[in-house]
Amino acid sequence: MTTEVWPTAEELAAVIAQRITDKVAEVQREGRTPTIVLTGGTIAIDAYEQISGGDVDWTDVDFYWGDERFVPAGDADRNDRQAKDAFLDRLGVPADRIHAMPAADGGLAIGEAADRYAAELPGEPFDLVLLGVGPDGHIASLFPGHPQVHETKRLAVEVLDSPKPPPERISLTYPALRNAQSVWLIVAGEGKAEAVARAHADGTIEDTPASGVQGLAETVWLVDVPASALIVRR
Ligand SMILES: O=C1O[C@H](COP(=O)(O)O)[C@@H](O)[C@H](O)[C@H]1O
Repeated sequence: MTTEVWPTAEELAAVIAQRITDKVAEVQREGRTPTIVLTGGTIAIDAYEQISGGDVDWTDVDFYWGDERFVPAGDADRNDRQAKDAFLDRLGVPADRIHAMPAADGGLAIGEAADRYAAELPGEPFDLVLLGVGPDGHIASLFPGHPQVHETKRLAVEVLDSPKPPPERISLTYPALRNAQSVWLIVAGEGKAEAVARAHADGTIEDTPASGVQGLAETVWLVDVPASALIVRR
């Protein structure tokens, strides 16, 4: 695990945007179609807005999500809608490359929707999983003290009582999130400092779900100074 600290959230967002572009370029140079799991959250959206294109083919990237709010398609609360608005539409990513989680108005009960999404995931490891971290240490929609952190078989699960609204969500589980070459945890702001510090020290998946995900090749924390403030002092 490595941790890189950037002075401000603005600089961090710019770095994340460039790193995503570089990752896509790297995988495409290998002759493969990149598979990227997107996250929601403040710093992620700021980063997506700064992705400017670069020397890559954005029409040949498969995008998935680590979690989604189970609300109707197009709802402003949905992580897919926010990512589309921030960069996917602007860069011309075709609809068949956007693997959104089912929506609440899609005709499936939430548990069926989670299973349907699990069946849509690629068999090979993802190239990149991006994860925001909540002030409570949650990643995707795996929340402290919630049973989903102990899921070992299903790749996607329903969450009916998220402590952060909206209550109904779908989340990838650890078995899915860990099946990635690169996992990058992206975090900004002093409100996340306690969670970041726990994940770097004695945190468990019970109290700090962010401590429980590692990539097959790398696990990188990209944080700003306020979010990193408690790492070394504990
Ligand atoms: O609800 C969610 O929150 C987290 C973190 O969001 P933030 O605004 O505190 O940065 C995000 O990672 C997750 O995808 C999202 O559904």
